[in-house]
Amino acid sequence: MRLDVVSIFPEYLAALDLSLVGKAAKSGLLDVRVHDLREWTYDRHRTVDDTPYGGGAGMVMKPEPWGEALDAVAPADGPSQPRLIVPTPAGRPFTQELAYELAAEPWLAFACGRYEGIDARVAAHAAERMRVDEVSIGDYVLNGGEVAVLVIVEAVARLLPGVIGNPESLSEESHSGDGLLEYPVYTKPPTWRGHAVPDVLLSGNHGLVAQWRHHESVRRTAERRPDLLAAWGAAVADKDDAVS
Ligand SMILES: N#Cc1c(-c2ccc3ccn(Cc4cccnc4)c3c2)n[nH]c1N
Repeated sequence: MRLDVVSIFPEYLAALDLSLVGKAAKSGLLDVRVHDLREWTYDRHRTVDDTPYGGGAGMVMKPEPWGEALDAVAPADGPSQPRLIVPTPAGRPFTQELAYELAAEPWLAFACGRYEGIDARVAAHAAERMRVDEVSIGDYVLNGGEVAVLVIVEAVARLLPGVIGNPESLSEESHSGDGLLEYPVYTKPPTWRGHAVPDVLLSGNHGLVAQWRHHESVRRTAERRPDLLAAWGAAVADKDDAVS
């Protein structure tokens, strides 16, 4: 998979050289290319923003540098086009389902906005030749898209074959598998600062362990994410109806 990231803070993306994503890049599983948007500015101050039409606070990122950056990263007459991901507070939710979808793409490009966002015509123009997804990583406000790109790239990269050691672990995680939150995990020592590991986990009885883990997943989901529990309950009911 090829990943292109365009930002006015390319150094923010240095984290992509570390850990799991860094290893994937070194092994050739990922081809990560980070670009400085200011490379496509030509004035003395390397200007990337201007005041918003219609008034209002803050500044908006100018379309011209973005248009030239995307032309350079993905030429219109090239053999293929990337799927363009534009993080924004106004985007559709980034979910594990979308992470799996993006993991199947051969080429992703990310546009990291700053200020009050990128001129809307940039996404509209790009959509004339590539698929464009405006996505949000959560209901809170950041100062720019770089952190969101780090989140999205990590969530996607770990799904690529060969990137994580034990792919089986993917199926039991929160937001994957059965849609419940993951059960609590423990390791040695059996007692630590007066806190003991639940006896069932030391029993060697795999059936009882599985039962306890499922119960803990349901308990946690009910406590922390009742919305997910409702969806899980409906899915179980649908499955029961299908087999009855
Ligand atoms: N994904 C995502 C995001 C962002 C986000 C992403 C890109 C940009 C580019 C600029 N800002 C600042 C800004 C602030 C207020 C209004 N509009 C823009 C961004 C915030 N915030 N929260 C998320 N979940």
